[in-house]
Amino acid sequence: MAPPPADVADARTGEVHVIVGPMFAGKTTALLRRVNTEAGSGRKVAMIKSSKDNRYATDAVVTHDGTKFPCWALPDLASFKLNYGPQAYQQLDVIGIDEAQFFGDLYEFCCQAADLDGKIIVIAGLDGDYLRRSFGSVLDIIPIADTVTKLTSRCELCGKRAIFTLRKVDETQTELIGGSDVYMPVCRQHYIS
Ligand SMILES: Nc1ncnc2c1ncn2[C@@H]1O[C@H](COP(=O)(O)OP(=O)(O)O)[C@@H](O)[C@H]1O
Ligand SMILES: Cc1cn([C@H]2C[C@H](O)[C@@H](COP(=O)(O)O)O2)c(=O)[nH]c1=O
Repeated sequence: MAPPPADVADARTGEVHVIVGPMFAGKTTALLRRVNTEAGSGRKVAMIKSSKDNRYATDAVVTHDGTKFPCWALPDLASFKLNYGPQAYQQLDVIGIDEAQFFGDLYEFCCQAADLDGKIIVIAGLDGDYLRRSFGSVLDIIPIADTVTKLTSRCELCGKRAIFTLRKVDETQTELIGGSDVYMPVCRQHYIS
């Protein structure tokens, strides 16, 4: 059998991995673990987070318990290639994206980066907002994902498995940056009661 043409043989196959769940479920922790493992295997990695969320740092993804990873804080994903540099982008193997619910162009970026550019994309984000409605474009990327992992936290009121994020303040806008001052993880029973 004839070997495949050189451009096909050289093409890297991209992947999309999605980590969702409520706040405090360990999504960022899992994202950093995955990206650190990839970097440890010699792959070139870059991390992106939304510039909307500057709670702990502007230049790093930070977990709720303080683990950090340097990142690009951007208003959208389309600006990543330009900011990072098109040549440096070509060398990249793995792109981590945190707070994915804040990126309106998530689907377009993943299609381009994984399907056409051969990148491994690892995404962490909220699948639902405080009203349990689909949040941003996170659920739109499930059909193009290789894997989907839904993590849970512990209900702050009873210690059972928490699958939802409860907002503790009266503000009603969908996007409201905050941590344990504004939100808590809860089980179904304590969400509805
Ligand atoms: N109110 C809280 N409820 C649960 N976990 C918390 C809380 N505050 C801090 N944590 C810590 O946050 C860790 C998860 O952090 P992180 O990976 O940033 O979660 P996520 O990205 O899902 O919000 C937990 O393992 C726990 O140690
Ligand atoms: C539920 C909910 C959350 N947010 C914000 C609050 C935080 O800034 C991030 C989530 O961060 P985490 O890494 O998952 O802990 O999203 C929001 O804007 N609206 C919501 O309904």
